[in-house]
Order: sequence, then structure tokens, then C-alpha cells
Amino acid sequence: MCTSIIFSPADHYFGRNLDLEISFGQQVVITPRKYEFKFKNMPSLKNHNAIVGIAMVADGYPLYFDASNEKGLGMAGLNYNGNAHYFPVTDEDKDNIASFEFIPWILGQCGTVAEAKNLLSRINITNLNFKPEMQASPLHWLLADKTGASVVIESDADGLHVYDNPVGVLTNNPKFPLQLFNLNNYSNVSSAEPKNGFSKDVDFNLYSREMGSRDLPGGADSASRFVRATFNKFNAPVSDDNNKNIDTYFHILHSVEQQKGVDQVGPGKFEYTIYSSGTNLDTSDFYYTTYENKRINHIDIHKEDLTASDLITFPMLDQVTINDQN
Ligand SMILES: C[C@H](CCC(=O)NCCS(=O)(=O)O)[C@H]1CC[C@H]2[C@@H]3CC[C@@H]4C[C@H](O)CC[C@]4(C)[C@H]3C[C@H](O)[C@]12C
Repeated sequence: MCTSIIFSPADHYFGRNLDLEISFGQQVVITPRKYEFKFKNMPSLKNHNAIVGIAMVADGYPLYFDASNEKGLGMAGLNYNGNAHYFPVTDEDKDNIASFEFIPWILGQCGTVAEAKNLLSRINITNLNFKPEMQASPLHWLLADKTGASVVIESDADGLHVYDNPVGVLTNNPKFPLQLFNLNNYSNVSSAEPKNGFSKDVDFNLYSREMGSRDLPGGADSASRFVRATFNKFNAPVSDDNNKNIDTYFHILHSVEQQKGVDQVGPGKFEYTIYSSGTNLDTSDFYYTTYENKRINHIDIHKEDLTASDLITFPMLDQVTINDQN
């Protein structure tokens, strides 16, 4: 499963955890402005916003899992199994975009969520596969910008939904409105010590600190991660120091990470948090950690030639790093 957030302490940080049992050979991929983005049913984009994020490059095409552009708009695709519904190419006056083209299409052209909403109102997400041996994945998306605004996009059997997201968090199933509704069940969770609302005739012993957050769900299931990431995000300290904020951002994502061994998905197969990514949407600085390498890695896109036409890739550094202190 996966978790995506936008965290806005001063600058705005956007990205995700990618949780799975297998790796797709993903890399950090910068798509410079003049790389020609081709689409199955739409004219190609020859000059567009530069994009940075995590992608698998297949036949020279960056299949982005999550990415942000140089204008400060970010987008992540998360598993949405059983609910995602993509449609045949339509003759109606719509933009036919395949699910794997969706991130390039939006990030290539838009700078804000508000601008993206215009394009979204015209989109039909098509059921085409990238190639026969690579079936389209059932996804939904979190889209967020450097004003702090975010929306969730779900293509369901009854059509495309664009929901304003007041909490800036997305996980997996169920549908986003139900995830949001489920938060109602946790209004008693608090960063403060609990007050006795039970009865004045019963004596309570606060035998532990942290009892305000005792009712936070601890599981790795999607609904539990949604509540936990939201609580942890809204109670996180804010700083005016970028390094502290990016560190806090990763603390929030790591609070819903999956350790290897605890979520079995098949015989001997366990889902785990392969990587966590984050972009400072105000500066386009890109950061990531991996399961093995918790040191925060940084890629400065402005050190690269963003006017180029070829993809710029970086392997993800995923060796355990121990800092020998003596
Ligand atoms: C698996 C991941 C979601 C993680 C998650 O939620 N895991 C729970 C699994 S489970 O629900 O618990 O079983 C998702 C997130 C983004 C996806 C890629 C998007 C581009 C491209 C789209 C093409 O159409 C198909 C190949 C493609 C490379 C995709 C592969 C894969 O689908 C990716 C990595």
C-alpha cells in the first residue's frame, strides 16, 4: 500500500511512500522541458514544464509513480484496486489520456491545482495499456501545489471525480470520501493528556505518558495509515528551517512505513516501504530515502540542464549507511 501527503510548515513538501513486495527498477528521473512527451490519443508536448520524480523508464518513456514540476505542482499515483475504472477512448469532445500518461499530461502543462482543474474537466482516463505485457495499474492520484491546495482524482465506474482534499493525505481503498468520513471516528485522539470525560466517580491513573494518542490505529492497512498520517501531520512541529522541515516531513511518512516481515502478501512475500520521496514544491528540490538508506538524499534539479531533450536519471542509493563515529 502507499501513502502520499502534502506537508506545509512554511514551504510545501509533497511526495509519498511506495509500499510493495517487488521493485520495478525505479529511478529518480528528471524530464527536461524539451523531451517530447508522446500520447496515445493526444498531440505530443514538445515544450513543457520540467518534471522530477520517481519513474520506471520503459522504451525511453518515464512511467512516473510520483513527480513534481518546476512550477510547484506535484502528483502521485497510489493503488486503488477494485475501484479504479478506466474507459474506452471516446469520440466525445474530451481529452483521452491513458492512466500512465496522466502525470506527464498534468505536470507538463499546469502550474497549480486550479489550472489542473480546467484540464481535469476535459479528461477521459482511457483503459489502454502502455504495452500488452504491461497492464494498466488501478490507481488514484493526489495532486497538490505550493499554495498548499490538494485534490484527489478518482476514476470510478460512474466517471471521474475530483475531490478537494482538506487534509492533504491519500492512501489506498476505500474511496476518498469514505476515508475522510472515517476521520470522524478519531476526534478524541489528542496530542494532549486525556481529561476524564468518562465519569467523575471513576479514578483514572495516567500510568503512561502519550495516552492522548492511544486510540490512533496502528495497522498498516490503508484506513489506519490514513488516520495516522493525518494526525501526525497536523501535530508535527513547524520550523522556518528547510532542513528541519524536510526531516519532519520524512518522520511523518516513516510513521506509516511498513517494516519487512509484518504484512504478508503471498508465500514468503512481504510488502514493505521501498522508498519515501519528497519535493519542496517552493524550490523543486527533490529528496528521498529508501528502506535500507534512511539518510536523506537530495537532488537539485537546477544543477541540470532543464532545457535539454533527453531524460536525466539517477539510481536510487539504497545501501544501508552507518556513520562510523570513532
Ligand atoms: C504498485 C504501485 C502502488 C503501490 C501500492 O499501492 N501497492 C499495493 C499493492 S496491493 O494493492 O497491496 O496489492 C504503483 C504506483 C505507481 C504504479 C506505476 C505507475 C506507472 C506505470 C503505469 C502502467 O500502467 C503500469 C506500470 C507502472 C510502472 C505502474 C506500476 C505500479 O502499479 C505502480 C508502481
